Order: sequence, then structure tokens, then C-alpha cells
Amino acid sequence: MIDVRHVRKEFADVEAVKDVSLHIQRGSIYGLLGSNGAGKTTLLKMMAGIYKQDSGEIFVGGEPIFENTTMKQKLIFLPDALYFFPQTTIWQMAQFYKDVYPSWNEERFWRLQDVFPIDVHKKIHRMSKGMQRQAAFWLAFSAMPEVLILDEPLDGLDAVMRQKVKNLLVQDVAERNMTVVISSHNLREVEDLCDHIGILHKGEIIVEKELDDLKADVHKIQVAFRGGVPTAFLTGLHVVYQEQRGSVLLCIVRGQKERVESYIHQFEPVIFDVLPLTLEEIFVYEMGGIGYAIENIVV
Ligand SMILES: Nc1ncnc2c1ncn2[C@@H]1O[C@H](COP(=O)(O)OP(=O)(O)OP(=O)(O)O)[C@@H](O)[C@H]1O
Repeated sequence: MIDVRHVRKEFADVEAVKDVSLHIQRGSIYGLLGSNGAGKTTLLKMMAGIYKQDSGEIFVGGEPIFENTTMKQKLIFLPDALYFFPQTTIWQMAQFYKDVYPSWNEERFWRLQDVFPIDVHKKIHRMSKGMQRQAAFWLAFSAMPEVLILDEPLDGLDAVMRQKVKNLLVQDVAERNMTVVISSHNLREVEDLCDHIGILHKGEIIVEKELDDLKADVHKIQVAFRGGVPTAFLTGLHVVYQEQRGSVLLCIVRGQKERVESYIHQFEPVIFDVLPLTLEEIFVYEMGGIGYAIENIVV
């Protein structure tokens, strides 16, 4: 759905995005992670057709996005600093959205009143930061976009509202194959939502992974043997981290789960458990060499 090919963007004194390429499939939720100043907002604004790249190409739905009015009617970008017309209410903004987005769904707009408990006739600029963000989501979900690009979308929302918004996102992806791109500093915040993760560091994508592949391939194991760890034990495993805790050996290993398990059983351990890994652990252990970048997004 979104194809970014060798894209660069430079501002006066900084190369914000350097030769970035990525592909985001229709119906997926893509998490764009990175520390402050990594280039996330710049990249998202190019994907949304707001900034023009200096070089490279960006296609959304197979078409170049910049100045493409037809495609932009199917795409919504929610920036980190929200903008509404001065003095407007949610209802007035809804009239504007209705004109701009052909897929606007009036019935859904009124139904979503149950999710967002805000008076539609209240002036948006008088609302709290979190309520303004709710208003932005309310309008975006009612416009039924094919592509939703979100820059730090959950900032300012309370825990209950975060969950409601996440549920609506997942529902739209499942039911109408909406494509979502979410930028965040925080891996934990988006780990239950995204199916793909890209990590941007100093303008470059340093890691891009499908989460199911990642989770299927890394395991945390706990083993103990009568008489200590056999000498040959570790040689047949791809160990990325190990720690001895008394008589128990804790290891993070890579490889197919069944193969790892059958290998370990040969050594007849007295204790053997495969423990769940958080996404944070997977990134930190898997990407050891680039840990400096990962640390900032798993805080
Ligand atoms: N309009 C602009 N003019 C000049 N420099 C800019 C502009 N926008 C971004 N930059 C610079 O480009 C780099 C990337 O900024 P960007 O806002 O894309 O990062 P980010 O990953 O979104 O950061 P954050 O997480 O802090 O929001 C930074 O060095 C920033 O100072």
C-alpha cells in the first residue's frame, strides 16, 4: 500500500532522512520507532504527501502521493501537534471532513459518540489536550480512510481511552483492511498493536522486522542439569545471551523452537522451561550490535 523507495530529505543544515526504503502492506499496522530527531515525523509527512522528498519516490496505493488530491482523500495524517480551525466545534469540523472525504460515514460519526464522551458542540480549543486528541480520532475514524498515518497518536490519552482507540484501529484494519502507520518513541506502547516494526536512527532504517517472524525465532530458556552444564551443551545452540543463576542457566537462543527443544532434551536436563520473551527483550538481545539505538525506544 505504501512504497518508499530511496527517499532523502534535507533541511538547511541537517539530512533528516537518508536513503530510506520500506514497503507497508495493505491492512497492516506498521510501527515506526526511533529516538528524538531520528526523522520519523519527516518521513511520515512525506508518506502523507505534505513534504516533498528531495530524491527517491513514494507511492501510496500505487500512485505518487505528493500533490495527489484523489489519493489524499483516502488518507488521514494525525500530526503530533494537532490542528483544528479556530473557534470550531467537533460538529463543525465534521461538516468540513464530510466535504473533503468522500468516504465520510455519518452514521458511524454519531455511533462513535458512545466511545468519545465529548459534547459535539463544544469549541475544540477549549478542550483539554487529551480531549482534543479524542476529537481528532473521532473525526478520523468517521472519515473511514484507507490509510491512517499517526504521529505519536496516544500522547495525552488516558489508559482507558488508549485501549478504546487501539481497539478501533484493530477493528478497522480487520474489517476494512485499513493500513496504519504509527510513529512512537516507545516500543512497549505499540508492541501489542503493530505487525511490523521499523526502527529509524539518524535518518536511516536500521531494523525492519515482521513481529511474528521475530517472536518465532528467539526463545528464552531456563535449564539445569545434574552435575552442572555439560561441556558440549552450548556448542549446538545459537546463544545470544546467557546468565548462570545458581544451578540454573538462563539463555536467549535463536532458532526454530522444535529444533531447540529436541536438542536440549538430548542432554536430559532436570529443569527445562521455555519462557515468553517481551518484544523489548527480543530487540535488545537480537540487535545487540545496535543496542545504542534500541535502548532509547524501550524505556
Ligand atoms: N522544518 C524543519 N526545518 C529544519 N529542520 C527540521 C525541520 N523538521 C525537522 N527538522 C530536523 O530534522 C531532523 C529529524 O526531525 P523529525 O522531526 O523528523 O524527527 P522525529 O524522529 O520525529 O523526532 P521526535 O521524536 O523528537 O519528534 C531533526 O534534526 C530536526 O531538527
